[in-house]
Amino acid sequence: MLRIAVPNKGSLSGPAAEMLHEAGYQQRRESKELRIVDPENEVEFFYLRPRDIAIYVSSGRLDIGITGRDLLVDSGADAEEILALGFARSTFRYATKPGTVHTLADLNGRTVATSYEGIVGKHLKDNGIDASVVHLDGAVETAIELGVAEVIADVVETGTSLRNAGLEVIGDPIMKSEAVVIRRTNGAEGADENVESKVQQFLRRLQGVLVARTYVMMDYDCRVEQLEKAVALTPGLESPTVSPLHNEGWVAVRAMVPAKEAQRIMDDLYDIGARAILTTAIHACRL
Ligand SMILES: Nc1ncnc2c1ncn2[C@@H]1O[C@H](COP(=O)(O)OP(=O)(O)OP(=O)(O)O)[C@@H](O)[C@H]1O
Ligand SMILES: O=P(O)(O)OC[C@H]1O[C@H](OP(=O)(O)OP(=O)(O)O)[C@H](O)[C@@H]1O
Ligand SMILES: [Mg+2]
Repeated sequence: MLRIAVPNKGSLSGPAAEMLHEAGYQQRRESKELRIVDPENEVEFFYLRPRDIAIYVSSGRLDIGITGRDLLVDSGADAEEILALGFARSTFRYATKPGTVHTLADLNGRTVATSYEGIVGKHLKDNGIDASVVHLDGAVETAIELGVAEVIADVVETGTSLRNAGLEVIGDPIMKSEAVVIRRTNGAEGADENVESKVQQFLRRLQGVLVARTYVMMDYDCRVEQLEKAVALTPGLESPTVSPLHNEGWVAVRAMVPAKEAQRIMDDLYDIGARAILTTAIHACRL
C-alpha cells in the first residue's frame, strides 16, 4: 500500500484533490476525514496540514506527499521535489510601506514579519543582512500597520492583499512556488520494489493529467503537397499520424498540440490550405 500525504486545507487542498480525482484516485467525501484507503489502487491518503507534509515525508513514514515548494524549502526537511504540479503558483516577496525601505540592503537593522522563517532566515543570511525575524501565523500584511514589523515577507499571487494593505514589494522575488510532489531525499534508493512501482505509477498518472490539461488533439485534412509545411506546424510529441483520404492527393493528419497555441495553429493551417481542422479535449493520457 502506497502512503501519500495530501493537504487537508488552504489553497493547495482543493486543486490537489481535484487532480488526484482526475488521475483516478478515490478522494475523501467529508472535509473532516483525516485518512482514506483506496483499495483498488492500493493507496492510502493522509490529509495533513500543508506545512507538516514535508516533515512526515522526510520521516519516511509516508512515501510521498503533495505540498508547496515554499513550504518544503521553509521546513528544511530532508525531502526533495520530484514533480511540479502547476497549481497554487505564487511568488515569495518582501514588502513594506512605500518610502521606508527601498532595497534589500535597507533591511539591515529592521524587523521582518513572516510565516516562513526558514526561507527568510536563510535569504537574509545568504545576503549578509542583519535583520530580526518575527514569526506570525498568517495575515502578516497587517503587521506593519500595527507596528509589529517594518517589513513583511509573504506569499504574493495577484498582489491584491498587498495593495489592500497599502504595501509595495521590495527587490526581486525570493522564490517562485507551486504545488509539488515530494519524496524523502534519495527515497528511491533501497525502496521496497512494490512501493517504487506504485510511486512511478502515481507520477505517470499525474503527468497524464498535466498533459491532458495542457494539450488538445488536433485533426485536419490537407493536400499531400502541403503536408511537410503542415507537419512543421503540428509536429506532435513523437510525430503526427498521417492517413490517406479516399480523395486522392489528400491526407488526414492527427497530432497533439499545446492548448494555448491551438487557435494560432488552426489559423496557420487554414492559411496553407488545410481544411476540416478540429480540436478535441484529451481526458487522460500516458506518455
Ligand atoms: N493566494 C494564493 N495563491 C496561490 N498560492 C497560494 C496562495 N496563498 C497561499 N498559497 C500557497 O499555498 C501554500 C500554503 O498553504 P497553506 O494552507 O499553509 O496556506 P493558505 O493556502 O494561505 O491557507 P490558510 O488559509 O490556512 O492560510 C503555499 O505553497 C503557498 O505558496
Ligand atoms: O497576492 P494575493 O492574490 O492577494 O494572494 C496572497 C495572499 O494569499 C495568502 O493569504 P491567505 O488568504 O491564505 O491568508 P493568510 O495570510 O492568513 O495565510 C497569502 O498569505 C497572501 O496574504
Ligand atoms: Mg494563507
